[in-house]
Amino acid sequence: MPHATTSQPSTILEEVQANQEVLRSRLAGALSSPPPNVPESSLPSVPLIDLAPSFSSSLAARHAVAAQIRQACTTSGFFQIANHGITDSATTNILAQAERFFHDLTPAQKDKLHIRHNQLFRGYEAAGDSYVNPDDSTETETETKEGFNWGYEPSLDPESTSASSYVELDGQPPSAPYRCNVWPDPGILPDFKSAIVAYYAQVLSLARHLFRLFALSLKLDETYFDALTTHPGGIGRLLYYPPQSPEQLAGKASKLGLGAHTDYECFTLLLSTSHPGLEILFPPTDVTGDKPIWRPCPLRPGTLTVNVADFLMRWTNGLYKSTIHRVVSRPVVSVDAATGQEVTKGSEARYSVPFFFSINYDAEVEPLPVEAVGESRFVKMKAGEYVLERLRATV
Ligand SMILES: O=C(O)CCC(=O)C(=O)O
Ligand SMILES: [Fe+2]
Repeated sequence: MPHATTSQPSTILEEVQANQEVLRSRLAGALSSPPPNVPESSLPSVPLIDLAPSFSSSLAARHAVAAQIRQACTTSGFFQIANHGITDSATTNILAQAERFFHDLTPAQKDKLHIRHNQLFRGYEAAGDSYVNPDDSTETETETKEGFNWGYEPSLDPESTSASSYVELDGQPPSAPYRCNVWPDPGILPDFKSAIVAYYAQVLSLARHLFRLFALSLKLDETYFDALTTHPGGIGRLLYYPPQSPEQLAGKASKLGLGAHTDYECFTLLLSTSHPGLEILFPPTDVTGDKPIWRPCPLRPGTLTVNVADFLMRWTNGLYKSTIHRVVSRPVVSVDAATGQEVTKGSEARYSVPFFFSINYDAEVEPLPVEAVGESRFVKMKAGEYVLERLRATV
């Protein structure tokens, strides 16, 4: 990552460009399959962390979970969490409403909610409307994903207090026209907003809980980040990766759902259906001949996937890794029991609900203590300015 010396917007732009260079060089050297004779067990993977002890009143139990988080964050920055406390009904309902949104609304109804009507990327995106990896916008193949985006509102946050005044990515109040969240007509999707509201309240609370564990994992006071998450950034997204028929996949090992990227905020909490597609570019190790390697993210029903994002990576001075990932559709090859012949089927649909958690967008971010992360190499900036510049590079 670059050494920036001022907090002028041009410096953020330079940093965004430098980030893109890192992405390019990582992708250029990446392995798409393991080197010969390397056993599966020695390849990098995503650890599963049981969060149950982190809700205990025992500080030692919370420290033990924090130690596992530190281990994951200093290696690949990805981990999965079980017993996270989000209810099954909240996860089932939001995934069901995602399916209804993408299938039941007509193109005209979706278009009324299109992000081009909104200054803060709220609303619906069709396939090809945005490229999470700006380099992909010059390719002839578009990302297959469709999306629906919304952001934090005090009314969606059960812990919001009147003392905490939320500002948007650009430091301005949220309420002006064309900047607010947009929702489908309740006459068409009556249970949509309530499913979002229920899930969002729970994922927000879980994110604040995780931030306390991140604080412990960095040997900081457990409440270190609390004052910075009173009116946090929290962009939620519904994503739909349509199934691809064998014909659509013909001649290709994969079709791009969402380009290779790192996330921008502090960390992401990802809920998805149990369909494959998410792939992680694990950082180089001895086993891979010092090359980054693409590996599928494990499918563990009932878990959420957590990954460190760029702002936390910069804030921890590079100690916690923000790792490149993408979503691709691949053909499913199986062997027909009767004939013994290989049968190639298309890919199945995937739905996911990422939640991108940031500290308060208007917080002046001080470097973390030297004892925790060393002398910071990064320029100070507000979380909102940074995320906005990264989003602007994608459309
Ligand atoms: O859909 C997924 O599984 C991953 C989504 C993702 O990486 C993102 O939206 O940043
Ligand atoms: Fe992502």
